[in-house]
Amino acid sequence: MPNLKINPELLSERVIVCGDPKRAAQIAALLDGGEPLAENREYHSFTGKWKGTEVSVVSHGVGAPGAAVCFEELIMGGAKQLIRVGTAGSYQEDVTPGSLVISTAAVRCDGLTSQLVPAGFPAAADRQLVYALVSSAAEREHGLPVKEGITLTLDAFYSGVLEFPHQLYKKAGVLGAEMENSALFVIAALKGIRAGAILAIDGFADADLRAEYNPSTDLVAKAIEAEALIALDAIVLGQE
Ligand SMILES: O=P(O)(O)O[C@H]1O[C@H](CO)[C@@H](O)[C@H]1O
Ligand SMILES: O=c1cc[nH]c(=O)[nH]1
Repeated sequence: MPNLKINPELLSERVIVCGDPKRAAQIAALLDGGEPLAENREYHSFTGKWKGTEVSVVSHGVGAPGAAVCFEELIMGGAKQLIRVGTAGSYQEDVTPGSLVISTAAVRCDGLTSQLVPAGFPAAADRQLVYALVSSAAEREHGLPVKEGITLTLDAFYSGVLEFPHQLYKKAGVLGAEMENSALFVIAALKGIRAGAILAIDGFADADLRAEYNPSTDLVAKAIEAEALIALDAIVLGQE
């Protein structure tokens, strides 16, 4: 794989993906016999077993274009199921920091997917993986609130002089915003593989609700730990 530098023979068909290379290492540490596969740019890869099933873990960095390179190369290498274990900013008062969101679909406010498919093409998660994530979340005793619904993917983490219509999406019931799900769902649909995503809420993306942004709290760390375990259970369930 030109950018990931993984030997495809060592890659599992089931892959957990996440933005942060440190999070990938943290998830890989949960696996039985978890071992590094490769490390190039923002792409840090590991493989091992979860409950007897082979699972790989790969970081994709921040933003849809770089993440798309990761998703495409994983699929070229034989990946058939991808679950993103990410973070997101909430749009809704009742989706509080430290809670979990399972994305059923992503609003395509990114630039990357507009270069792949026409405007009306949906970015939808695989229903079997959504079901696997929802049931795995219900079975684990993590004590965190979990919601499923539509999320939004955008490119700009910090604003410029233009107003992004956060308020409209909030009114439309979108649960939160992050930066890679639309690329994941569209690429998975184009290549005929399954993809899903679970997100730990690390603050509010909406200007009305946003206090000072600090994703490095114990609350967020606990949610990330829980979503990693849920995603590992789900990726094993998703194959059945
Ligand atoms: O926590 P990860 O998986 O990186 O996801 C979110 O965090 C990053 C921004 O801080 C973006 O990549 C966004 O999608
Ligand atoms: O893209 C992101 C990710 C986490 N939190 C946010 O507010 N935005």
